[in-house]
Amino acid sequence: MSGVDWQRSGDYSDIIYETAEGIAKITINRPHRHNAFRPQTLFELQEAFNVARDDSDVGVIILTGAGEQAFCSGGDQKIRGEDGYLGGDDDAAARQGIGRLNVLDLQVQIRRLPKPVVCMVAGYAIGGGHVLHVCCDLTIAADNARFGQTGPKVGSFDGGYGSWLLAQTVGLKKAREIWYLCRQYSAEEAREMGLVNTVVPLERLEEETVTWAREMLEKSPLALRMVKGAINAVSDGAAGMQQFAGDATMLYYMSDEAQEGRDAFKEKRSPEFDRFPRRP
Ligand SMILES: CC(C)(COP(=O)(O)OP(=O)(O)OC[C@H]1O[C@@H](n2cnc3c(N)ncnc32)[C@H](O)[C@@H]1OP(=O)(O)O)[C@@H](O)C(=O)NCCC(=O)NCCSC(=O)c1cc(O)c2ccccc2c1O
Repeated sequence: MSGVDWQRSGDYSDIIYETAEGIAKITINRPHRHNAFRPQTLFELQEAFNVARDDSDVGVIILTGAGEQAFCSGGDQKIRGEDGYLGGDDDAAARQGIGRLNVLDLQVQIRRLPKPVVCMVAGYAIGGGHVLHVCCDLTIAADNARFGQTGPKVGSFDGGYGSWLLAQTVGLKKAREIWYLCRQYSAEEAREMGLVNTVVPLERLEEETVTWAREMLEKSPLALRMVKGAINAVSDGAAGMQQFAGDATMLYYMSDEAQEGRDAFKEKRSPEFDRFPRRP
């Protein structure tokens, strides 16, 4: 038990959204399918991550799964159609028989989100669920956690973050092994290969994760934002640089120098940039 007084909010069917002490906890809540996701799950996760991003009281986000048996077992194979995963009757695409691969949008959202996202894994992190933990900034694993990709066994693969970000995390040879052989790895093996940050007894999982979150909450939010952007920019190419450049613009807007430009325009005068140093 972490002793955290989580407050639940939002109206979701497939997930749970809770907050406390500057932390948002987002739980995939489909334990009967080992928390496999369907399109609806991913729409709700995207909304919850947006809520957490916009909430200035939230500094760290925890992504986890309901129960002790699985964080997430990837795409729900029981609703997989011919071109992706089929949503319910309220999904216009599904009504036309068109599938979705909308976990890819969630992966990008986690990478771009300017707050640390910690994956809290008990039990299986498998397939597309494994890729989600790879996309998170940190992973705290319980000692019962099992990690692995299944794509080539079940007729799928993730050639994006699931492949090259994994390779960047554990090295090329190990990433190939994980994908080519589709084995499962224990929490301790995952820690040894740098796939998770730490392993704790299952009963201490949330307590430890919250301790890490609290430690990050003591740090400068802007510094964390910039470090996350910088680390991701290296592997996200132009899209990563776009995010990082946006952060640079935000910081510039916050300066007296940029505000002089805005004020001069509004006051219909020439800007007085001479008073700002030309830094070495
Ligand atoms: C995770 C397991 C190894 C666990 O095995 P175990 O024997 O402990 O448990 P069960 O197999 O009995 O599972 C219990 C219960 O849950 C159901 N279930 C588990 N996983 C799924 C699932 N992914 N989809 C649907 N249902 C699932 C299981 O059927 C049982 O219920 P019953 O009612 O039938 O008894 C093992 O469960 C396992 O191997 N699961 C499948 C893992 C898997 O292959 N996942 C999909 C990989 S592909 C993927 O996730 C993916 C998704 C995307 O959206 C992509 C998008 C773009 C590119 C790539 C994508 C991608 O690869």
